[in-house]
Amino acid sequence: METDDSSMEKYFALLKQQKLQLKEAQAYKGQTPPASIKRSRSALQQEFYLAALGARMRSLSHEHVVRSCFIGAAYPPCTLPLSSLVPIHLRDLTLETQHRGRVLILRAFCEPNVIVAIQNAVEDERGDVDRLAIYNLPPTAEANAVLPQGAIVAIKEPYYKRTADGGLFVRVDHPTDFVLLKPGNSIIPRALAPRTKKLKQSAIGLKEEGNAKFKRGDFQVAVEIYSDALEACGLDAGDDELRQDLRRNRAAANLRLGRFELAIKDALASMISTEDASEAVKRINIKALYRAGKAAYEMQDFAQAKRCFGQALELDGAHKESRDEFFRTVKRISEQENGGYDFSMMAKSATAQHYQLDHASFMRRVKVGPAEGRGRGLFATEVLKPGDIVFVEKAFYVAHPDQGDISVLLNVNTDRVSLGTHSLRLQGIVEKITWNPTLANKYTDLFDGGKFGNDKEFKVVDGRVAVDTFRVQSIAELNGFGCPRVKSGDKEQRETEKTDLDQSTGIWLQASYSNHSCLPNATRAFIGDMMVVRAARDIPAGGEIFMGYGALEKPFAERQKRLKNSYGFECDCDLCRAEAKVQKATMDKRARLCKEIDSFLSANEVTNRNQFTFSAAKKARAKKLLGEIRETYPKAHFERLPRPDCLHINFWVARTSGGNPQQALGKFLDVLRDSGYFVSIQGTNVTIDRKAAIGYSAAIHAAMYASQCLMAVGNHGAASALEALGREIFTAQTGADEGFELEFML
Ligand SMILES: C[S@@+](CC[C@H](N)C(=O)[O-])C[C@H]1O[C@@H](n2cnc3c(N)ncnc32)[C@H](O)[C@@H]1O
Repeated sequence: METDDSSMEKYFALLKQQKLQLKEAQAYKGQTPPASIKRSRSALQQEFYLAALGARMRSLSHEHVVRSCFIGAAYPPCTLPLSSLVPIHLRDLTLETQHRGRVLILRAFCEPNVIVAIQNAVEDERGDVDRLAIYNLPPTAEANAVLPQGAIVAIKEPYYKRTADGGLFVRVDHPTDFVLLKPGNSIIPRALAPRTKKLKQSAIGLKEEGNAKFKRGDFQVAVEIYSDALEACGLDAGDDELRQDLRRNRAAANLRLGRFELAIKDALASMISTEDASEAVKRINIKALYRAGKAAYEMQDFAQAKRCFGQALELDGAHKESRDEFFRTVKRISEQENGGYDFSMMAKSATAQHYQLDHASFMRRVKVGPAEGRGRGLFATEVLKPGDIVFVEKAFYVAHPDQGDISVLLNVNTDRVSLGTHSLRLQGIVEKITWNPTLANKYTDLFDGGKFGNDKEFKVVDGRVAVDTFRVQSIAELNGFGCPRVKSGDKEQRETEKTDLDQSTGIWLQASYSNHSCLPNATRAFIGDMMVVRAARDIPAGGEIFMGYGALEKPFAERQKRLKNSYGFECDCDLCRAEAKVQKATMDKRARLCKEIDSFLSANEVTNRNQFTFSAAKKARAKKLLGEIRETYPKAHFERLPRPDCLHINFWVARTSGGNPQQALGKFLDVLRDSGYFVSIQGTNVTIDRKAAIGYSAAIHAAMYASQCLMAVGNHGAASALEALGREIFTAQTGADEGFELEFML
């Protein structure tokens, strides 16, 4: 589903090298490291001082760094509460081992740095020192908030490793294995506890402090302070009210942090019994319901959102915010049920600044079911015609290249190299599901490659979902989609998105259940973060929905290799089956011709101005190439199948040939045939067989030229059918027919 750059040999070499190092390192599994590779306190101080200096220099030069991130051998996250773990010390750690049931308590003693992970030098109660690296934190996490100098932290079930620079570190891959401890926590050994004891603050004082943090936008700290305040509340009657205030305020902070499920829980728990119907109580309850409604809306749980806003309106029908949200929610529910989108407006509303669109998913026409030999698949619940909406889905998560450092992810578990926004996507998903168990379980239901056992549910431990980041990454690799920054077909964007590094990547949960075919019966396009999937041909009720996982334009052997390497299966669609029957010598000939055609086309670009100016020799050469490449698609196997490698040279020949409209029409219909659209015209009657069609851009142009030829011979009925075909393919590629007139009709 994503585009992998084939010129990534150097990264695969790096992966190979890392795997070798991993193998070497694993030879030391279970051993204590030799003293010679342990770094002293002063060596670590110097190392972190220099790293901080380097980071400052880089930030001054605004240098854009591509980092490589190695995902090592998988191990599970800790699923035990902190209080049940037995302490361990740095000197007792053994290499390449996850210390199950144990916890390390450490104090950071340098300025932290960020190189893929947030790192710091740490000491334990025995005075031993080492390095700590925490991976997969959200892209917005600041080193100084996560692991500042002086921070005391608990590492649950620590994993100890040798590093490529010849040293050692405690490596945390699952962020929930890392706990920043509050001063006064009884788990902190005396030797690490700060000398000055903080005076116990009152719940009221803490509430005010939390409110001040909230106002400053420091929501994470506000949540922590409200939680402390809740712990500090007493048993007096007055404290009940305070508790409700604190939960309502914490709901507001959690809402800002994207911790929607916690926000809903707090907001609803802060409601005051409606027996007390005073005006003040009403206001408070409206506030709580409003917050719960907003959080439910963000989770796309529109039924719950509607209930919350509805209840707020029952308390005060004139409450404007609840009213606005209620009607907004009703619109979403209507989209969810009827798919009544205005795609043109949707396309106009998506911009680089505003790409998270306010729309609901429409999934009524599909359902997940068993797909023989392919695990699960998506199936149509009703008859679909070409161009019909199959489903429209809002993204679960999208990472854009301008949201942080882009990187090369080298995954030893899946043998996969991913370029660009993949590590941002991993971090973002981990953060999202850590705080939203329902969303976590929806995500983990996706296909993970089968290497993580059958226990699909993540556990909630110490208030967070214990997220297995290795599994999250494996799921993301198998189910992620590459997508444009703003919308499909955006010309400006096509200019800037030259490589995978410039591409956004995301997860669409329901779309992830669709299996692949090189002759997909559904096409996808993106408008902002909405995926719009349309039928490419007739699909019966109960028919499986197939999408193309990228690489459709690649030659057969390369396509198969990519599908095997990236997704672990061999495609057996009609096109692949036909290709498999072609003799090797013919395939070799095709590969050679493709190269010749590519260089001919790039040296002889056709425009509207020069299309009739090419020499007879050039035209003859193009015709010869076309004839030869056609021969590599034996009629016996490709009679009713597309001939993708003929398409571009055929289009060149059709555009440059001239001749009368009837002759030109035949040529453009032949281009459509290479794209898998078999068009027959009887008078004004047009029939189009799309059973094996692939909606390439050249097919839109060919349909529009064919339409013009038909207009020229006065066959208006057939002309409009061809124009409708051009519009259909354009709409499938871009999600909406917005812009079609501008590009093709004016
Ligand atoms: C995005 S998931 C699709 C949903 C998946 N079938 C499931 O059960 O959740 C991708 C995985 O589906 C399977 N798959 C997809 N298309 C296939 C095909 N044409 N033939 C066989 N397996 C396929 C492969 O295992 C692939 O890694």
